[in-house]
Amino acid sequence: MPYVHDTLEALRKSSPAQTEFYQAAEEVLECLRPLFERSPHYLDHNIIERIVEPERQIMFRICWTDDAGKVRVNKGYRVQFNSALGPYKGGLRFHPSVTSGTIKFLGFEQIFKNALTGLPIGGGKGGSDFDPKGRSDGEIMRFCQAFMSELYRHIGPTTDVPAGDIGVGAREIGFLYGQYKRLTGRYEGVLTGKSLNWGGSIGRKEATGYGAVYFAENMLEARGETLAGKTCLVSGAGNVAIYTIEKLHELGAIPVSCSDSRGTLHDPNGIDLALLCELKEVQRTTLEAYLAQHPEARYIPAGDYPADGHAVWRLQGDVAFPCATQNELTEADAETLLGNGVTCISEGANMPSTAAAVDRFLAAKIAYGPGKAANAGGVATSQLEMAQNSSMEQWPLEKVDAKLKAIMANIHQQCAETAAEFDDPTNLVLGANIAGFRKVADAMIEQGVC
Ligand SMILES: NC(=O)C1=CN([C@@H]2O[C@H](COP(=O)(O)OP(=O)(O)OC[C@H]3O[C@@H](n4cnc5c(N)ncnc54)[C@H](O)[C@@H]3O)[C@@H](O)[C@H]2O)C=CC1
Ligand SMILES: O=C(O)CCC(=O)C(=O)O
Repeated sequence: MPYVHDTLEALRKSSPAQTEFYQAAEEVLECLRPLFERSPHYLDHNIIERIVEPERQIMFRICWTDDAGKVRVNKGYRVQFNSALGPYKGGLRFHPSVTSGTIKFLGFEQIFKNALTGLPIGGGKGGSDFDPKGRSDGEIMRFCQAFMSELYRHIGPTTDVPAGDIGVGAREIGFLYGQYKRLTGRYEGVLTGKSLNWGGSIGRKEATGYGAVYFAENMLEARGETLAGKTCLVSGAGNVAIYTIEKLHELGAIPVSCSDSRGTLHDPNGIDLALLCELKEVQRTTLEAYLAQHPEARYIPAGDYPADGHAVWRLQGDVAFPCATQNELTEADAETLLGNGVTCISEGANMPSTAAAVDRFLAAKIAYGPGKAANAGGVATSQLEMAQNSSMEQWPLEKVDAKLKAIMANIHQQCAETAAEFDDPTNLVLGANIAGFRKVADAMIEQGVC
């Protein structure tokens, strides 16, 4: 199909260094080929070229002062990708690896993820190459204030509502919110993931991890299985990984691993969650410290990982939850997982599997839930936070969790039904991309050329 080929070629030429964005765009556009054959009007409206181009990209300088009095400079980004379905919505990532291409890939994925939730939210993402590791609370606060000093003029509760992502949790959202309030004088739902004390939603911090587990349950249920008793491999040790592990314990599964950028922890008895939270959320230290209380566990430093992949995927398990970062699961990892009998993968992270790894999972016809479907529980609950803010209500946990469960089940159903409609019933990647795209594209057509 020339349109898909031409658009990808144009992207490759116009954004040669944005390899992650290209990877995300290629997956979506390749999945759309059968849709364009059946519904060529999407091509007549040139949705394909319009949807890969962000509506707006903001890049800015962030100057702040460290504890030693030295002035530091970082780059800041906000990509407002697509507002056909609602205000731009998506997190902020603070990590030294962040480039404009990283934020563009995340913003692009967010369009389809947000569409799948069925809620009125468009796609956006932002962040900075700032490295929070080893910084004091004072430095984090000054950085967040400097970041918001530019961002505040581009966001608002009905225009663009950022939230957290890697390196941005409750502490950072608090500092960002304080600065927004100071600059605008407005107390409004401009950020989500806020503290429960002042406008946050019960259940938001747990939502991405819980949602990824609910999605795994939905996939397994469709195959007549459950999570109970299954050994689960989890990567990451941040917000998404921690609440994935918590929900797995609750459902009688055995989460046996977690990881950070320095190493992987394997505890065959099941990860001690209280200790993990103490190490990562309070002490903010390495996973190796876990061994002092659990000598039966094993720590694999990143320097000892296999050259072609990640130690966490070489462990024995039944179900895998990649919850750290993009492209953390390679083709060789996928082969190992399949060889070890893994039958279900639910992605808590965004695009954690390389394109070749995804191809392996699809060819094996295992239950594979791509990030844009499986981790949509976080942004969905953010929208529930927006709804509570605008009605000045606070809903109980039971209400939020029931809605989250229903949203995840609905996303699974849409993906499965769309995959079946396009004659590839186990391919939830195809289902997610077509189902998400159709909603956004239909809205774009109805709203005219704008
Ligand atoms: N927080 C949220 O609500 C949502 C997060 N996600 C995705 O989930 C993933 C994890 O995000 P969070 O848990 O929120 O972040 P976090 O900052 O709380 O934790 C990230 C974890 O991943 C590890 N990590 C980060 N970069 C790494 C690298 N290059 N190599 C190895 N490990 C690395 C960190 O050490 C940390 O343990 C990301 O892909 C994020 O985009 C997706 C949907 C919503
Ligand atoms: O809660 C949100 O608005 C965004 C969450 C997020 O960044 C994501 O879904 O990747």
